[in-house]
Amino acid sequence: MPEILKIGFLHLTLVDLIDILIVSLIIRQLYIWMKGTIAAQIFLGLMFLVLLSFVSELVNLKLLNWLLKFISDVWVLAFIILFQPELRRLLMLVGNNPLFRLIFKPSVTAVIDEVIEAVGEMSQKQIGALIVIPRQTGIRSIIETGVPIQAKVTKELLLTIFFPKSPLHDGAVVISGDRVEAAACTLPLSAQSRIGNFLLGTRHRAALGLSEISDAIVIVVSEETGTISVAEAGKLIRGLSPEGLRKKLLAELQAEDKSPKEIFEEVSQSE
Ligand SMILES: Nc1ncnc2c1ncn2[C@@H]1O[C@H](COP(=O)(O)OP(=O)(O)OP(=O)(O)O)[C@@H](O)[C@H]1O
Repeated sequence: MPEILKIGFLHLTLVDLIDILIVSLIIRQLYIWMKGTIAAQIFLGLMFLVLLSFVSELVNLKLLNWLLKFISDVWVLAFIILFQPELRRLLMLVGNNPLFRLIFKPSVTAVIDEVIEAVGEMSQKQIGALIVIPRQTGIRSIIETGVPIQAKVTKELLLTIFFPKSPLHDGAVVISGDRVEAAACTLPLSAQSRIGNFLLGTRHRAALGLSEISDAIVIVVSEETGTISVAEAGKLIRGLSPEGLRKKLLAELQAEDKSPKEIFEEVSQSE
């Protein structure tokens, strides 16, 4: 590759320039996302160390180079440990990128459509149902109380599970992404036994109970009345229409698609 720039010991080829341009763009974008947050200060410190160690390697300052390498290794590890939840969400965000989603990920709306159709039909036919959509809070211990399913969410699958004669109809279904993770799961019961004049049965108390200890959204269809309710953040919203439920789910689940900057801002606020 022919050299296009030569300054002292620096011999740059076109590939080197493209390389530098790509790395600069990545660093710039990361910095824009983190600007104004504590993560940005740590990131800048890390970049400074990387730059210093690059220069010291170039001019062959062995001891300084060893020291800087050691410090920057520890710094990278500390950065990963400190910002592990945010980095995980950033990676999920990459996965949520429309281009990426087009290739790998089903849209949230496709899953919501299947759920709404099933819930609408169960409401009409007065088939009792309990559907959990977890968000950030892990609910592995709840999933483990049920029967693993690991199948794509479809209206037919949900109707089959909650069909009253099905061995899996008792308990809750947990949905994760576009999969039904498990059925017949046991949820923790809320201590509340009534909301105003409405006496809560165990299905509604179970929905409310999980929403009190996690950020999951729990959909309930009453077997007695066909009423559709949603439990979220310790509150039960009753009497939703399927369309109302769709709007609620879209608002809640699409709001998950935060920008990287918002994720890092959340970190700063929690510090
Ligand atoms: N802890 C629990 N976890 C998951 N599901 C539960 C739990 N407790 C009860 N259920 C489900 O709720 C059903 C009983 O509903 P129950 O009639 O007591 O409640 P409800 O709130 O009045 O509901 P509905 O309006 O459908 O009658 C059980 O058969 C079971 O499927």
